[in-house]
Parts: sequence; structure tokens; C-alpha cells
Amino acid sequence: MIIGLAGKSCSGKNQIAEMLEFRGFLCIDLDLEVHRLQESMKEILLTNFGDSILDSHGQIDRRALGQIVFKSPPLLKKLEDLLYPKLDESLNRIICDARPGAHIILNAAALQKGEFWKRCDLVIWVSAPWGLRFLRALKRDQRSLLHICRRFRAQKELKSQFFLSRVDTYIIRNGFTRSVLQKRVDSLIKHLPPER
Ligand SMILES: CC(C)(COP(=O)(O)OP(=O)(O)OC[C@H]1O[C@@H](n2cnc3c(N)ncnc32)[C@H](O)[C@@H]1O)[C@@H](O)C(=O)NCCC(=O)NCCS
Ligand SMILES: Nc1ncnc2c1ncn2[C@@H]1O[C@H](COP(=O)(O)OP(=O)(O)OP(=O)(O)O)[C@@H](O)[C@H]1O
Repeated sequence: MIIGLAGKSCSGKNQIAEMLEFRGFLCIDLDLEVHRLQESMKEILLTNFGDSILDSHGQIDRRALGQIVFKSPPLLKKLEDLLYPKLDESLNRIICDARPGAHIILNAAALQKGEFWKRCDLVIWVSAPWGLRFLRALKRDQRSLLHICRRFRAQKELKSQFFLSRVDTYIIRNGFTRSVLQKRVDSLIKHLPPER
């Protein structure tokens, strides 16, 4: 069974993925897969986004790339169009290599973009109030207010309703403590069919 883990930035997807991993589930972090891909796509990224996306060691500087794309929806779309076909190929490999019958959790803020959601038998949508997400982002990422606002704006169209009308969707609200979240995750696990 393939289970999407979606929700806006700092809603708590990584936190939930960690809890699910601790309970033995295989969790794939699409952000991390993208980071791996970006190194192998350096030339094409340089051609499209310029030399300012390189750091002093000649590696892709994701902070710099993020600064460019999160302030320009067409540039973010361009980056997604370059990355998603390769990401799709990586996902095929990961799914193929997984133990047959295992549940695979796809942790992906952008699950509804690039049609990754179409692979999912179930989507877990994580929600948390905007202000709380904003405070969590400031604390976690140490980025400017403006950058976080821009990243949040790039996720305006990401909504639970998208999934609710297309695929089985389970909503987890993460506006309280980690121990409350843990109970909600354990209750979700009880709803899942056993792995084969
Ligand atoms: C813009 C990039 C270089 C910024 O990298 P950086 O290391 O600073 O941030 P990181 O990758 O950890 O992402 C932080 C958060 O930004 C948000 N985010 C990332 N990409 C997107 C996107 N395409 N649309 C909306 N939100 C996004 C997510 O909430 C994500 O968790 C990077 O996020 C990227 O290449 N994004 C485009 C590819 C993509 O869609 N990745 C997400 C796959 S789920
Ligand atoms: N219930 C909670 N109580 C306290 N802190 C939390 C809680 N949930 C998440 N956090 C913290 O908030 C921050 C954001 O959470 P997390 O990284 O899980 O979000 P995310 O949805 O995966 O974000 P992104 O899409 O930006 O990667 C992290 O530092 C995390 O430890």
C-alpha cells in the first residue's frame, strides 16, 4: 500500500514520518530525493537558473535556488518541470526495491503537484494553524520572514480538499504537543490494514 503524507510547510509531516518510521514503516522523504537529484542535474540547473545557485565549493546552493524560485511562480514551475520526471523515475526504483507487501509512506509537501498523489492508495493530510506553522518555520529554518512568507505563498493551492475529492484521505491535526500527535499517529496506525 502506498500512503501519501501531505500538508503545508511545517504542518508536521517530518515529525509524523519519524513516528511512523519508529513504528517500523518505510518512509520516503521526497525533499531528500530531490536534493540527491539536484547534484546530478547540476548542468541543466545552471543553464536554467544561472551561476548564483552555486556555493563556494561549486555545489548547488539550495538556499540560493530557493530564494530565486519561491519569489517567482513561473521559475518554481520551471524547476518542478525539470525535476519531477526524474523524481518519478527514482520513485519507481524505490517502490520496486521495497519489500513486497510493505506499506510505503511518501512524505511530500508537493504530493498534489506532479501527480505523485496518483500513486497513493491513501493520503494522510496533516494540518496545523498558519501562525503556528509560521513560528515553527522561523525556529526550524532560520530564514527571513520574507522567505518563509514566499514559501508559504507557493503552497497556497495545496489543500486537503484536493485529496478528499480524489483519494481516501485521513486528516491529522497537529496543533498541539508531540505527545498528542503521537496518540493521533497511533490511532491512524490502527486504521491501516496490516502489511502483508
Ligand atoms: C526550492 C528548493 C531548492 C529549496 O531547497 P531547501 O533545501 O531550501 O528547502 P527544502 O527542499 O528542504 O524544502 C523546504 C520546504 O519547502 C517546501 N517546498 C519545496 N518545494 C516546493 C514546491 N515545489 N512547492 C511548494 N512547496 C515546496 C516544502 O514544504 C518543503 O518541505 C527545493 O525545495 C526544491 O528543489 N523544490 C522543488 C522541488 C520540489 O517540489 N520538492 C518538493 C518535493 S515534495
Ligand atoms: N506537535 C508538535 N509540537 C512541537 N513541535 C512540533 C510539533 N510538530 C512539529 N513540530 C516541529 O515543527 C517543525 C516543523 O515540523 P516538520 O518538519 O515535521 O514539518 P513539515 O510539514 O515536514 O515541514 P516542511 O514541509 O517544511 O518540510 C519541526 O521543527 C518540528 O520538530
